[in-house]
Amino acid sequence: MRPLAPLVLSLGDPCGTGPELVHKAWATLHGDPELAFAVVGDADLLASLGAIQRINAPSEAVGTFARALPVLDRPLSAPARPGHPDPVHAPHIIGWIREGAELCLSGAARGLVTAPIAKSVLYATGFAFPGHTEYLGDLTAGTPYAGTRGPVMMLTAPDAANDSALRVVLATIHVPLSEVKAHLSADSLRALAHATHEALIRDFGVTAPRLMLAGLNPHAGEDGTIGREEVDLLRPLVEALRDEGLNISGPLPADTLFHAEARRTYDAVLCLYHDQGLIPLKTLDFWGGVNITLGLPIVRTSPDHGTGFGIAGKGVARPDSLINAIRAAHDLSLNRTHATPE
Ligand SMILES: NC(=O)c1ccc[n+]([C@@H]2O[C@H](COP(=O)([O-])OP(=O)(O)OC[C@H]3O[C@@H](n4cnc5c(N)ncnc54)[C@H](O)[C@@H]3O)[C@@H](O)[C@H]2O)c1
Ligand SMILES: N[C@H](C(=O)O)[C@H](O)COP(=O)(O)O
Repeated sequence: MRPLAPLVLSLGDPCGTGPELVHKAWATLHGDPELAFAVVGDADLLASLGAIQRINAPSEAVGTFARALPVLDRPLSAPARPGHPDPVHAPHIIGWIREGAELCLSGAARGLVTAPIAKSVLYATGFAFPGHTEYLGDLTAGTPYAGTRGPVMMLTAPDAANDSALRVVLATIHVPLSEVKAHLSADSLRALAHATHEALIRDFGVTAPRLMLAGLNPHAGEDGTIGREEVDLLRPLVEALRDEGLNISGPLPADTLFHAEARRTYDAVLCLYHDQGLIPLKTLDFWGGVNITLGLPIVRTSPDHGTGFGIAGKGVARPDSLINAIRAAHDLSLNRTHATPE
């Protein structure tokens, strides 16, 4: 059997907790060769935090992983001070993400795990994308994808109460609340639903996906008396999706969708804006939460937290979410080779 290609990690903002977390994740995982990963980042910075091994290709990571952190050295042009983000690093941060995606597209790596970036740092240098999700959508747009193309942001977290997982997907991501309504359309929501349905089958092994759509307005519009989006857009959308064979319910009041009994009624919930989905997800399990991009020809995961500039360099950052992101990328890469969408 052909050996598994390793995973690849992009280092993220070098002034955040990424360098520390990557070492802590390696310390936890290095005994398992199936979870071998190569880091794309600055080797000198990583060497200052622990044992590393410079490698020339991801294929060398598996044989190195047990004894040292494998690093594809792509050096910074200026020192990184923990907790002091600097746009001078932006071209390198962006390049590390791009190379990670390219390694996945070439098959040299079987999944990309992105350590946190601070978007504002990248924006300061003209980065044209809201975040990793859209950038990876652009980087992979030229590669065929057998399904409804994303990118779609999903966050998932273990749901111990239901011996399952809570999965939220977002119809809008990093847009001001005042612009959410303008970004909602039947076409965009339909694509979100289909991409989620396909991913549940292909990536998560859910044989008969149950989708739930959250309402936008309080009490899902109270029959049109607290806003009309449910009456004019969301309810007709649900009917159309049902006609297309999807098992989807809603729109239901978002504040009734996240208690334990409600979570048992669906496999993924379609949320209409960032915090509608991410507040309950990160409240349920901040450390177990993982960010997964659906609808791409590559597997990509990321921690559910950010750069933690306030604690960077202090040795107190918890690697839990990064470790879970690495494990999720491993699992998804194996599932994806076995399942196909309906
Ligand atoms: N995966 C990603 O790339 C990602 C995810 C979320 C946010 N971000 C970006 O990161 C920056 C900061 O994000 P934020 O303001 O949401 O805060 P954050 O997620 O970085 O931190 C929120 C709180 O959690 C703590 N925290 C974060 N990571 C931790 C860890 N590993 N261990 C212990 N405590 C931790 C922080 O100290 C802070 O108190 C922003 O630019 C945001 O856009 C990136
Ligand atoms: N919305 C994400 C979260 O809160 O975890 C985070 O900003 C990451 O976004 P990208 O993966 O698109 O950078």
